[in-house]
Amino acid sequence: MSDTLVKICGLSSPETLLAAVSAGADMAGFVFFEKSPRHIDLETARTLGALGSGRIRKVALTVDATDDALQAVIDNLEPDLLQLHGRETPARVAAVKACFGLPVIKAIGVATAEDVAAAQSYEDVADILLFDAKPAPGAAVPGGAGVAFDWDLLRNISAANWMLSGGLDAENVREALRHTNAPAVDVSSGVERERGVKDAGKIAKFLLEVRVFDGLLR
Ligand SMILES: O=C(O)c1ccccc1N[C@@H]1O[C@H](COP(=O)(O)O)[C@@H](O)[C@H]1O
Repeated sequence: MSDTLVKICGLSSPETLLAAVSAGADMAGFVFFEKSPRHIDLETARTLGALGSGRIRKVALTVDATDDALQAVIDNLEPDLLQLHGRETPARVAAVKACFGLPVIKAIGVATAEDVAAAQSYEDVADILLFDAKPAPGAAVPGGAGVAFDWDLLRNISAANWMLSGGLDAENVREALRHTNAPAVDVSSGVERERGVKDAGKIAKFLLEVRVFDGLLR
């Protein structure tokens, strides 16, 4: 079994991007959603994109973005993957893939078994399914809230490529991996010292816990 793939999401400074690289993260996520405390503008995207190139796989996270907005993000960040974290339909995911030629991670909000079952309609169009806690109705930001969901709901997922997210941190990630056997994890709030501010020490600790799990159980 190969090592758990780790994505650190919501990076917004050179220091914390390099902390993720040094800690051995596989993917770095950058948020393009103005209501998020982790939102970065296109100029910052260009700087961080250049810094991350060749060091880590870059993921551009957007929420129901238009083609024009996606193109601007791609031109500046030069991501390796797109993460669609809104209400994009399977048809929209397929259209984004066809238009931009990049692999797509589709976030699925989970609160019930029906939410997990509904994810099957994305299996043929998304490259990776990302299971996250379903945002509260009317939430201004549909993710990055540090909220976990019932991991038991993932018992029967059929997708081959998927990631677990939602409320993960260094304290619970080994338990989450034991419980779900997820091939990949994604974390944002759990490696922050305050909302929107990443912490290099917490990033390193998170990676250490995952690699201990890999060494013991994978
Ligand atoms: O991080 C954000 O601000 C964000 C904004 C809009 C959509 C998704 C966002 N983050 C993603 O949410 C999950 C869970 O994050 P957390 O660890 O529970 O804080 C993760 O996939 C982030 O990529």
